Amino acid sequence: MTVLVFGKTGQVATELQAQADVLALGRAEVDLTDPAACAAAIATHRPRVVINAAAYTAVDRAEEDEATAALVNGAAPGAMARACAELGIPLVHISTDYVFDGAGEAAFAPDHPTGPLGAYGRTKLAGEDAVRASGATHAILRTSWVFSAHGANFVKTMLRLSETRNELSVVADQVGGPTSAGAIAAACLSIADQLSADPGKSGTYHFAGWPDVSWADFAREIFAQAGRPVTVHDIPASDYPTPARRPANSRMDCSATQARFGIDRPDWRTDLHAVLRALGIGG
Ligand SMILES: NC(=O)C1=CN([C@@H]2O[C@H](COP(=O)(O)OP(=O)(O)OC[C@H]3O[C@@H](n4cnc5c(N)ncnc54)[C@H](OP(=O)(O)O)[C@@H]3O)[C@@H](O)[C@H]2O)C=CC1
Ligand SMILES: Cc1cn([C@H]2C[C@H](O)[C@@H](COP(=O)(O)OP(=O)(O)O[C@H]3O[C@@H](C)C(=O)[C@@H](O)[C@H]3O)O2)c(=O)[nH]c1=O
Ligand SMILES: [Mg+2]
Repeated sequence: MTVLVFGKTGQVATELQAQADVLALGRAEVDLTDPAACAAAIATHRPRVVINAAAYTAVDRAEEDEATAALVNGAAPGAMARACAELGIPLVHISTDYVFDGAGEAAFAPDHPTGPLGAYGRTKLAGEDAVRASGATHAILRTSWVFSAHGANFVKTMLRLSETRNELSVVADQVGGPTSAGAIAAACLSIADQLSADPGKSGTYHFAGWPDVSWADFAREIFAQAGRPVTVHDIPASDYPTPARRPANSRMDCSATQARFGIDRPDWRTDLHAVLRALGIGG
């Protein structure tokens, strides 16, 4: 009886494979644009638990390719969840802060009304709704601002830019919790075990690194830890136009995750040290 992971090359999928003995299915094995193939893989492998760590995560590209994003982020998790419900297998599904509209300054509780601002958030919300409707034992874990030594993320973008720039303008009016992929993988594995033991823990939960910061402050800490002499200038999001609108407030209330599963918000500054070390950068 194994742990089946959708996703193989992604940030969280890579960490899941490093931390546990899992069967990871990449795009070559199962393409999430084919939801029936997701259900068939679950029926074939009959795992102890399923973790969905695959998604269409290109936020700006999703604006012009919402049909593909809707299949991967919406229909595929729905098909996975219905297969899990039929076979009595618990499902851990990862979602995002981008399901919220980003209004206000208070941390969003898991049951706060959603209101995605763009195609990525809309399609991720469709996936959540399909999982909740499936009848499967499930945990939807919303996380935010994922970084790791692998794959594409803000930390690696900042490090790349620092090779040619000593000044950067970074958005300062979007605030959230950077979260390491390693911490998310550990949380998913713990939640998977706890959900198997107690299906009553089914629900929607938040998990984000602490403390909440702006992208500009996140960039400053990256350069400080990496020993890169880059000056970061605060700018409003309106000075950094992108195809997709992003939430100004991505703060998430993670207290239910601590109360229900005993999992604390990880200090992202500590995890950043580890990621930089893994990249051979900084002290
Ligand atoms: N990245 C972030 O900042 C955040 C991510 N999340 C969520 O966390 C989860 C994990 O994200 P993360 O690890 O960063 O993801 P990545 O962007 O690092 O990786 C995405 C993974 O999904 C796979 N994938 C995409 N499309 C398909 C497809 N059609 N068929 C099969 N596989 C596909 C990719 O495979 P391939 O390499 O072949 O393209 C890749 O393995 C996702 O649910 C995401 O929405 C939540 C908040 C923030
Ligand atoms: C490169 C760069 C970005 N920015 C801004 C743009 C944006 O507001 C912010 C972050 O840019 P990114 O493209 O890394 O962010 P983005 O891809 O939107 O990150 C999101 O990805 C999805 C998958 C999620 O689920 C979210 O939690 C979040 O992590 O930084 C600058 O201000 N200056 C810069 O030089
Ligand atoms: Mg991005």
